[in-house]
Amino acid sequence: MRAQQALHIEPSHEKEIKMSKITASDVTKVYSSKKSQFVALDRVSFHVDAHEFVSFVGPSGCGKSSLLRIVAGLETMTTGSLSISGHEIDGPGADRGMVFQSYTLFPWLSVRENIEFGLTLKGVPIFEKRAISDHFMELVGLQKFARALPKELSGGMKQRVAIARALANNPEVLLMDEPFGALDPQTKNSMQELLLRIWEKEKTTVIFITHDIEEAIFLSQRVYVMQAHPGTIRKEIVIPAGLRDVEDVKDSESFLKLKKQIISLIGHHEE
Ligand SMILES: Nc1ncnc2c1ncn2[C@@H]1O[C@H](COP(=O)(O)OP(=O)(O)OP(=O)(O)O)[C@@H](O)[C@H]1O
Repeated sequence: MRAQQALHIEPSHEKEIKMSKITASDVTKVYSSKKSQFVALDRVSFHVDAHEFVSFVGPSGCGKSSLLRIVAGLETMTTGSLSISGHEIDGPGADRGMVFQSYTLFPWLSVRENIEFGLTLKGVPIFEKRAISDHFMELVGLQKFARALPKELSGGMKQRVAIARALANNPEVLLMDEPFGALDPQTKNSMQELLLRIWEKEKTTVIFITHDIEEAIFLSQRVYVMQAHPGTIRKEIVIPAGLRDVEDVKDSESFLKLKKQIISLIGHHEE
């Protein structure tokens, strides 16, 4: 059987949109120590529909990472409920792929081996793994670096490998925690464009954490604006479809208006 047949990698326009959906109701997170208790998240409710790109933006300490770690199953919530496609989240799972700000590649593995890592763990046959890693290396433009080690790559390239690795496992949802936070502005811009192209092609559902308001507006269909002490959702902002269809979108009137609105919701002007 040919690799392509075994894999069922279909042209993107024919790929079925998954009906994955995240629903969070009154999620509260209290960090407790012997001496004190700290409410990091206070009754946070939100939803993410299949194929949606949703960002959470807010000041440092508003609980963005805590929330994402709870969705990832890496952290438990204190009270509340959280489900993916109707199933309660009770730990990490292959249905969620993660990309963090810090580069989390295995330094001793090549680009290809990093991308194939989860597939290797699952015992996916080699020809199938190769076809999957070829597909995702091409998607992120790293075909020529298949054998390179992470130390030979720039920050942007490392994050492209991390995205490819997360997607290679075919997750229902991609969870991204400030993935471009450590990149220089130019690389950050090109990574944002790349991520949008991938999102449109792969029909991925994305939850994206950032403190960069422009980034959230540029990438998302909806933005949840959070506030701190305790971490709550202040407002949900729907980004109009077609916002990006103009040249120099980040300087457009509609874009700047949204940016101003979010800055005033957050209540400070440091972004
Ligand atoms: N393991 C922990 N134990 C105690 N407090 C914690 C723990 N993790 C996070 N916190 C606290 O919870 C609050 C929310 O932290 P979190 O990292 O989720 O916020 P954030 O919005 O992602 O911040 P940043 O943008 O600075 O990364 C912070 O005040 C933080 O100090």
